[in-house]
Amino acid sequence: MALPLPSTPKTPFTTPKKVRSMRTPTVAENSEGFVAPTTPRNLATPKSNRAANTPECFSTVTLETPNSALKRRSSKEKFDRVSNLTVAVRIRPMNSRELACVGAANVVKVRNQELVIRSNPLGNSAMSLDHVFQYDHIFWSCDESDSLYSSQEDVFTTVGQPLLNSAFRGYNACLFAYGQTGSGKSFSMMGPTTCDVVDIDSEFSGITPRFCRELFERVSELSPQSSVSVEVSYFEIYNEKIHDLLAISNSASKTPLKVREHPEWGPYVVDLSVHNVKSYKELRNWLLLGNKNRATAATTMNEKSSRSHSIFSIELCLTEGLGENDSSRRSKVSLIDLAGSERLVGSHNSDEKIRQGVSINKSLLTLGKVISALADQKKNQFVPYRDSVLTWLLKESLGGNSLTCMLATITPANTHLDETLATLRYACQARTIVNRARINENPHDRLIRELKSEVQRLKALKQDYERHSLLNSSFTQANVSNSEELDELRGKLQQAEEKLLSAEDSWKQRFMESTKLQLKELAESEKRREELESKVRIMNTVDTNLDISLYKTNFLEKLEDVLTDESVDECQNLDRIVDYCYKNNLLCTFTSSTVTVLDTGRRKQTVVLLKDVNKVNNFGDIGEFLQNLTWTEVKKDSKKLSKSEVRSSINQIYQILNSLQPSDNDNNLNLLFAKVNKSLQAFEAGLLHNLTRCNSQKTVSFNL
Ligand SMILES: Nc1ncnc2c1ncn2[C@@H]1O[C@H](COP(=O)(O)OP(=O)(O)OP(=O)(O)O)[C@@H](O)[C@H]1O
Repeated sequence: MALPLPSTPKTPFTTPKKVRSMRTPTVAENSEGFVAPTTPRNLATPKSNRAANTPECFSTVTLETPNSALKRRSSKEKFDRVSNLTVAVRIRPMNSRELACVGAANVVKVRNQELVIRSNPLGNSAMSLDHVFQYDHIFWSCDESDSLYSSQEDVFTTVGQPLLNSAFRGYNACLFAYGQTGSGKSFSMMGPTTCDVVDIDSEFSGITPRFCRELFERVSELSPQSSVSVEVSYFEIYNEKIHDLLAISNSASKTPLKVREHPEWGPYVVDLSVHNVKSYKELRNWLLLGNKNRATAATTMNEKSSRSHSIFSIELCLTEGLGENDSSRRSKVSLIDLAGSERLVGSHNSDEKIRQGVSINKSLLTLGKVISALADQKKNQFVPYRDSVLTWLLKESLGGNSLTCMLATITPANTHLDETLATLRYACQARTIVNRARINENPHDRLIRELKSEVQRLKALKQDYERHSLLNSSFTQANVSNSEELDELRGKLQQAEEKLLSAEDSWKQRFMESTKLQLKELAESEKRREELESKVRIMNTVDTNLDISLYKTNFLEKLEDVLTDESVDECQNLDRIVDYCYKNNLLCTFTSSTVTVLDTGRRKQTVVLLKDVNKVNNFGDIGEFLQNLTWTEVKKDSKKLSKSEVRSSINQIYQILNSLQPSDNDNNLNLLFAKVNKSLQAFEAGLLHNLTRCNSQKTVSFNL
């Protein structure tokens, strides 16, 4: 369980700092010179006492200065909470591979409120260096038997629960795990993996399932009048492409998605599937599906798991009770498992990496640049959020409207010392980022909440003056001479009343402005809805009218109908007509009810009903019967087409269909439909010709 936070130290910290160890081992020290941590779990470093000094040993690490962080809070009024990124570090146990290395040693220890890394650059133990780092929380998870061991539950209670509390109050929240491959990010965020299945149900389940479980526990405790909506989405970013892990259709899960930015709500993934969930059971199913999709994709591409970022998001909309003080709040929580950070080390020797043909994770590199830019205290420093998909999507979580926590994961093994130091420096830098979070609520609700508190304040002020005034009036009766003081009090009371009145006016004005703003937003969203509806209409038209495969299927079905129609077979005289036509160089086609005979030489045709054909008795002359029918001129457009002409018509149709864009407006579509129709007519004429020519063998072959 989490221990109480240590009291605020008096001396400023230096993070990290270099200490040349004098090697005076204590009794409890082990063979590597390291003692078991004696510091309480979940150590907290009070932010107001953070390091002000630039570290001596790592010139590349820029540390925050608390004063400048305070300076950046000048626009406090607009924000409900201005706070630094919370940074926690978790140390996992050494694995069998690390233990099997020659000279394997644990180089991490926790001392007081600090994380100490002992490096031995020259291989001389007497010359070892202690690198000291400080964070908001340190989780020692190396040895379960250790009394200071931090379990999955401890980690969730310390870093997950505060974010859940914040989400219920209407703040956006974000928790991301950062660290080298195999350092325990997925274990901490989701749970252990056995045979490609992530365990989200046992005591080892990670922050995400615990967060979701507790979210619904809290929802069940809300008053019956409350209304709650929970929506989840889950996607991964691999090679700068976004894939929906909860897409229901197969094609949707394969299509990479795009990022757009909403002026108010910030960046979002377009067309990402979002699922409304009513219980933890439902949510759990989505989580399992997403994890399964991620695992499946990972096995098809070996390295993928360590190089993709997965983002699980929960959107919570909450209206508690129906009382007049209740308002609606909305919050978005992102729980992120980042790619293995050792790729980032490549940033220092990127040429070499490129030479080796290793593609460096752009999102992770940009994350480094974004953190550096945010940590840099210079004003108007450009922050390259848009340089990568991940940082663009994390824009609000890094320096924006969100309460954010970074969980850095490390291994204590000396074999990974460089990676571990890189992670810790990175985490140190992230600690300097200041976020400005707002309660996400309806502007009307916010205004009403603010106004009510202002009214309370002014009422209290007025009452205060009235009380004073009363006291003074009784005093005045006794001391009439003190009229000057009485006048002064009356003046103050009048001023308070005037202030109250003018405040009321300004509230009314603000209320009007807010209403206007809302109406404007409503109109904009209505316009957007119409645009979307029109797009959907066009897409539907494209689906029903222009799907060539559908057309082909219909067409072939019709063709088959004609060739296999049972009623055609039932017509006894049909074979005699076909025979007659064949011998006399006439063309004939038939449907289930009619026969059309075409005399191409005379350009004339006749149509006869099958039931009439059947009236001709077995001995009647079929030729005479046909010649006695009414023959009409053949229309010009039923001209014969060669096979290549037919093919060319088909090609035209394909080309037209391929040129279609979802953004085509109705006029464009009509034009394209007209072209398609024309080509189809030509195609039909050709088909008619070919069908007629071949029907004596009852086969039609078309090379579509
Ligand atoms: N705190 C811990 N306690 C016990 N085992 C752990 C702990 N953290 C990680 N492990 C184990 O270490 C191994 C690697 O952990 P995990 O898969 O979480 O690493 P990762 O950082 O997510 O790696 P990748 O970047 O490749 O996805 C797993 O077998 C996991 O069970």
